Amino acid sequence: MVTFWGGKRKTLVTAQLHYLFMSSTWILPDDLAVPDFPADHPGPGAPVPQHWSKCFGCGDDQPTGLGMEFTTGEGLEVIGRFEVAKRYQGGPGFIHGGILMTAFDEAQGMACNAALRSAVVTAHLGIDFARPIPLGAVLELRSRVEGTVRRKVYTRSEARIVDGPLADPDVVVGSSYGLFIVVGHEHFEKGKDFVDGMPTGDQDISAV
Ligand SMILES: CCCCCCCC(=O)SCCNC(=O)CCNC(=O)[C@H](O)C(C)(C)COP(=O)(O)OP(=O)(O)OC[C@H]1O[C@@H](n2cnc3c(N)ncnc32)[C@H](O)[C@@H]1OP(=O)(O)O
Repeated sequence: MVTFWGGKRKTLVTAQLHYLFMSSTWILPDDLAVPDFPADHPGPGAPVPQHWSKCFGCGDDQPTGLGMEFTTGEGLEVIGRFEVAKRYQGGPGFIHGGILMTAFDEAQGMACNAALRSAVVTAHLGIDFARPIPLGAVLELRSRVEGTVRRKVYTRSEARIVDGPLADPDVVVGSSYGLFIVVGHEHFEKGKDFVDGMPTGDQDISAV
């Protein structure tokens, strides 16, 4: 339809389509199963431990990483927070898009882990960048498992600036949908010769 019009008008139509499609459609499968609520769930506001101390997203022994910290939210939601450090700059003054993607990856992986108590890896991740996010902003990412099909775990997450520059907890500045796959310890066996660091606790499910 767009190429049929051509010329100046083509540019106009393309721009309008771009605007319409700013928020991606994520179609969930019909046979989605909602996971059972874990019997030992601590309730909202409990800290969710890092899964691996050297993880770039959540590890406390990874000085160049995001240092995300997580708590449980309502239901199966987990809430992750981090401050956009100056070293995460992309365009002048704003976060690099890949950093936001990393944060969404981590946040949705943690939601899988909290809901299923299983190790997962990311198979597919989609993002809508809705607003520029300034350096110094404190981002809150709320993430949840929407359901599972066999080993496939479908997740969703939204980010808001809750403190610092341009803070407005009512505005979604980015959102993400993901497909994670439940894996066994054999997945991480393949990396055992390359591990940097030692597991520091029971929560280090990704370390061998
Ligand atoms: C607490 C944890 C927080 C962690 C946060 C950070 C997470 C990460 O960043 S992990 C690092 C990035 N990801 C990776 O390195 C994964 C690399 N990929 C792989 O190892 C493999 O492709 C893996 C494990 C995902 C799937 O392989 P395998 O185990 O053989 O499963 P496979 O049989 O191919 O697929 C299982 C199902 O998933 C589907 N699937 C797999 N990949 C995809 C994909 N990219 N898109 C859509 N569907 C997919 C398959 O179609 C299949 O579906 P179905 O059940 O309907 O037949």
